[in-house]
Amino acid sequence: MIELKDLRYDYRNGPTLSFADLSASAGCTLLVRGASGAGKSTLLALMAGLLTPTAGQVFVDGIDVGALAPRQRDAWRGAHLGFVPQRLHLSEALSVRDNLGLPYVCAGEPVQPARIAEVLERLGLQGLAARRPHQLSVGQAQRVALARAVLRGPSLLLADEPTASLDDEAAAEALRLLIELAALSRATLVLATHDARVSQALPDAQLLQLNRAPACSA
Ligand SMILES: Nc1ncnc2c1ncn2[C@@H]1O[C@H](COP(=O)(O)OP(=O)(O)OP(=O)(O)O)[C@@H](O)[C@H]1O
Repeated sequence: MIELKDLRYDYRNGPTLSFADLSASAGCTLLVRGASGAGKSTLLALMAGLLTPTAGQVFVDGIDVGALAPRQRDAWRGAHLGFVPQRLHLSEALSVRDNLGLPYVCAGEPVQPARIAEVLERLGLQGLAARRPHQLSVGQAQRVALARAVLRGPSLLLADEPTASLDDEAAAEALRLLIELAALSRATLVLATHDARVSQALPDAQLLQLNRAPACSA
């Protein structure tokens, strides 16, 4: 379950972003829509505990994420969150397989090769495990980032513009996989997008429409 209450984020040298109150039940799909610059990525970063609200709260399954101390926040993120960011942040120095070991290393847990192999296979990536990210297509790299996000069975799966730079076929496949993998983890799925194809593909998703931030004098 996700709740936003009086949520606001002020960028030091940028706009003030205010978000409407929201309640989204566990396991639902939430579509965060809005024009470029409306604050979609900022909202996802607040939900992920990567930014701290200037005012108000983000509750995920009853936890006030912004109120957690940095160490608690890291632990919470490792245990509950899967994030497919807009820029995928795959390590170029590592193979696909080793990129998928990183979530375990970050959580201070032993890498689980069997789980990695299972997720690679589910995403049709088993033949690409030894490649480096620059040897992948855009769609394949997206799937590796999705694999990394779902490895540890998150209860909250965030995806920032998951269909950007994908053609229609790859975009449909990325959405299908996101929905399938979120359902497998019984995760709440939050998709930030300005891609009309996503809204069309998910007519039953709960909508959060963001308005463009007012112009800023900074
Ligand atoms: N680090 C920053 N410092 C100052 N302003 C910022 C910073 N990051 C983002 N902004 C501003 O905050 C607003 C919201 O940005 P955000 O990236 O959340 O929007 P978005 O809806 O995700 O946009 P897009 O669809 O283009 O990715 C924009 O006006 C942006 O310029």
